[in-house]
Amino acid sequence: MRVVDDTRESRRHSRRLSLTVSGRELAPAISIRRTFREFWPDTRGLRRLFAAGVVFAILAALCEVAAIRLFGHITDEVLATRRLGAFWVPASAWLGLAVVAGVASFAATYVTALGAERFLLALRDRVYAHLQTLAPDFSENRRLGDLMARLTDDIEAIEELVGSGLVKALTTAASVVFFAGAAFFIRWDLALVTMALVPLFLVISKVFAARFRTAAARERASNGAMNSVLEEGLANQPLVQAYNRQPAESRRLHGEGSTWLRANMAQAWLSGLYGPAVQVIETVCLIVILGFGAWEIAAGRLTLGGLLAFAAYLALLYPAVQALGELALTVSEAAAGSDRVIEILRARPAVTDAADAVPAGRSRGLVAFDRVTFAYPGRVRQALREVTFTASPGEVVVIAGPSGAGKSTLVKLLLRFYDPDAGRILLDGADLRGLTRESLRENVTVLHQETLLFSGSVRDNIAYGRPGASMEEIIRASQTAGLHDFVKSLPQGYDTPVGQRGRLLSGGQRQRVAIARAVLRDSPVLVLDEPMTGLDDATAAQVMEPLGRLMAGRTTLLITHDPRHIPEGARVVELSPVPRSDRIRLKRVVRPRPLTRSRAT
Ligand SMILES: Nc1ncnc2c1ncn2[C@@H]1O[C@H](COP(=O)(O)OP(=O)(O)OP(=O)(O)O)[C@@H](O)[C@H]1O
Repeated sequence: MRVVDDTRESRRHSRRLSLTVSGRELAPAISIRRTFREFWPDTRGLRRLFAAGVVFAILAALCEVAAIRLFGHITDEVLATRRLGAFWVPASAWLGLAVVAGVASFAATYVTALGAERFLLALRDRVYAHLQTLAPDFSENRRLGDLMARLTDDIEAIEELVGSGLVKALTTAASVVFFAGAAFFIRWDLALVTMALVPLFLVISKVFAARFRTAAARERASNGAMNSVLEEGLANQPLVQAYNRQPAESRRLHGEGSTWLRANMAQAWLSGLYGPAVQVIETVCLIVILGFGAWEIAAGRLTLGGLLAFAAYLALLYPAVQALGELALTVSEAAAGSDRVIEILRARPAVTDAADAVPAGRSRGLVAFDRVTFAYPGRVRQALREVTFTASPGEVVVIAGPSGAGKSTLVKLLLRFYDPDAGRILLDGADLRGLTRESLRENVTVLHQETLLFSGSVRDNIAYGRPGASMEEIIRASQTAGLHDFVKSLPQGYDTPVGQRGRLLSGGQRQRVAIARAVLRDSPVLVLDEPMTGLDDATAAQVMEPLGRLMAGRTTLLITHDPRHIPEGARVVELSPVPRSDRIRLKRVVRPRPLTRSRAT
């Protein structure tokens, strides 16, 4: 009896194949208790479903027990005695039991799957929502494949322990008790003899489980390696073709593919062997039962129907015992998975809203950095030291400086992904630490160095700046960004898909979509992080004009190290990298000084 359908297992398997499994870092095993303590609360609201799953599955098992009993009865009272008249009542009862068992089994599968899927949905939402509260650096410092595995496979592994896994364990244990009890009821001495063979099943599943695990790990690792070769080769196709490296790349893929083939064959060898090995043991058990049974029948202690029913109980009992043995695998997977998910849930955001934080409202756009010093968590070297400058409403301030001087870090602090270790940042004279992060970020729009687009349409990507914006507003923003004429020439206009990460658009077009998005967002403070990166001079000149319209009337921090893109009359704040030898003095308290303009280290 299975209460969890195979499709979920195969789905999980195929998802594993599609992930770079070499990215799954090993986690130390943790106790089942810790997994339950952390994730049992997530079953709130679903426990009734799981309990119903257990009840229905037990009902189905009881029906099976009774049906086998009827089968024995028919053998003794109808087949052995050749009295056809005695057939109809037990046969009808058997049919009735089969219907009840079928309905109960369906209900058990359905409600358990419903509980399991809802659990997955809720837990995935919870972990993802938590991930969104962490600074982007948390995800950027980790391998994407590994994080995805945590949000998919690991969460499923946890569900298979605390949700459907628990249902399976309880119903399998109940089935073992029922089938063994029924066998004992027929002939306790025969049952004792055959029970002695049960450990054989446990031993064989243990021996195979260890080998299966090693083979599966090899298969996943080689699959990960093959996926990386594919991913790299496809992503770098222009380079591969321009350098005539196609044969070398094909050879690389073939090499990894061959390793994968060998790993799969090792798994096939084990699966192929496992079935017959179990079958041999089952045959041994059956022969033992028949031998003892014949002796008992000869002695008049057992009927033929009793012997057949006995054999049928054992035929159901052994797979149930095996399934109990295999549960150990589920437990170890869930323990490892839960450790990795707990690691995400335990990560605290570097910054949270203060209890008395107030909304910023719409600011005038007065931004001030006051002796701001900062080092990334866990780093001894400071990224910024005592940076002081002011940007007045509507003013353009150029943040210049060599690579590594801390220009992007400054933006992260302005958005409050982190707080300064010393000094303060002010918006309209209010310390950012006293404002809610959401309201602060409403006031600041960043145009990132790499234009970030989603795979929706042009309209979706512009409207991302202000969900709910009308089509007229989108078109107006698009006109300001100098994008409208181009969009009109597209086959589906504003509904044209931009491709993954906007790859169907040119660099300049992507940049204009981002400008239109920023125009629509209409925030008083604008940060342009190297807005001309990757654009040739002609395209940069074309983008400059709509950028100018976007900057008009807003406080703009323009990050650039290209003097050609510094607007005339703009004030320049030059950052210089903090020397490597200088050690950080963490959390040094700096008494605020009166602000001086245009001063920075
Ligand atoms: N997430 C991070 N964790 C730890 N250190 C970081 C992180 N991001 C940046 N740094 C370090 O902080 C310093 C400043 O980096 P930042 O990216 O702000 O420089 P930048 O001036 O923007 O450089 P570029 O012009 O090359 O983009 C560098 O030494 C960098 O190595």
